[in-house]
Amino acid sequence: MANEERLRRTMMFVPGNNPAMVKDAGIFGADSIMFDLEDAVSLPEKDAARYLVYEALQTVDYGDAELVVRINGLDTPFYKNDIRAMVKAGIDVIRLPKVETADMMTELVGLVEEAEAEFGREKGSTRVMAAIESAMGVVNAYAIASSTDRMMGIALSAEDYTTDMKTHRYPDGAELEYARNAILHAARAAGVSAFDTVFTNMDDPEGFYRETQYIHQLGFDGKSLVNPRQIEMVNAVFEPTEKEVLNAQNVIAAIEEARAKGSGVISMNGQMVDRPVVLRAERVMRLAKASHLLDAAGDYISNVKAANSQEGGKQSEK
Ligand SMILES: CC(C)(COP(=O)(O)OP(=O)(O)OC[C@H]1O[C@@H](n2cnc3c(N)ncnc32)[C@H](O)[C@@H]1OP(=O)(O)O)[C@@H](O)C(=O)NCCC(=O)NCCSC(=O)C[C@@](O)(CC(=O)O)C(=O)O
Ligand SMILES: [Mg+2]
Repeated sequence: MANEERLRRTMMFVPGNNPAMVKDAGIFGADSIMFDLEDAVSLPEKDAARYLVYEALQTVDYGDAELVVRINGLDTPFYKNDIRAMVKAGIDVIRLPKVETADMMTELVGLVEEAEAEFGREKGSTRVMAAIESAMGVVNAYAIASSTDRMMGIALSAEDYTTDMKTHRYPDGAELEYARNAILHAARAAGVSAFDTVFTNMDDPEGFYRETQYIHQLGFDGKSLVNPRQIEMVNAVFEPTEKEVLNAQNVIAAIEEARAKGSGVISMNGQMVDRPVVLRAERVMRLAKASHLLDAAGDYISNVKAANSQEGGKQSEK
């Protein structure tokens, strides 16, 4: 199964034991809503949280958001019940925490397949993703990312990772440099999505903005979030600007003209335009479309915020 491209800029954790947060999680416009049954839920609340999320998945309309659940780890007594309940409820993606080897994903996929058969779900309809939270996980990132056709993406989990590395998180993020690059390369090589880690200091919006710009520059698809106030900033950083859209349109027009004359390369404003430049331009246009930045003719809408709030909703990148 190909990893279809869709907007995955914002993946918001929602504690699975909090009825109000679970019920309202769809109103903030996150691309993906991630119900948490793992570390946000204390041991005595594990069964109640699973039941709450199961019920919500049957009854609450979360619009176009991709629905993800972070189940409990393979070293706990909870994960088998988590998988059965979530597959039965029709979850889109199961996120396995603390993944260190490809075998862990194979175990997860085996149980998902059994649950799909038991509950009459279409085989292969439940996607999976891996949270990488340790040095071992980073070292095995490509094996993990390419372990199954069901893989949607891999994510860095910096809170546990820095603990494993015997450090902690610093404002400049130097301690995460290797892990970010390793995870990103593994995801790209395997053709799956890459997610950066959570930023937990709600009182440091400048630091959050800096980190978001940095991981966007590196090439991540999006970021795990802990709070709805973080969504707008990430979406804004990941959205193509008007200038980028105009440039992409010019590149595509110029290369079409060149191809009509039998050439695959052309100079535009002194800049060489060839296949990789065109592929990047096409991606900018897909992102712009999925972000509701274009009108019916495919041109950038200048007052896009007003237009978006009238249209509402989201759409996949293609
Ligand atoms: C951070 C804070 C306490 C701040 O509280 P505050 O009270 O200041 O929030 P406010 O902004 O005032 O809330 C305004 C309104 O939004 C509602 N609202 C807030 N947050 C919402 C939300 N998440 N979902 C839906 N609704 C929400 C709220 O109910 C209110 O609604 P209302 O009362 O109606 O106005 C709160 O956000 C929160 O609990 N976050 C989730 C924390 C969590 O899940 N941690 C576990 C995942 S990390 C981890 O495990 C590490 C990791 O594993 C990660 C990895 O693997 O990647 C690793 O190793 O790195
Ligand atoms: Mg963690």
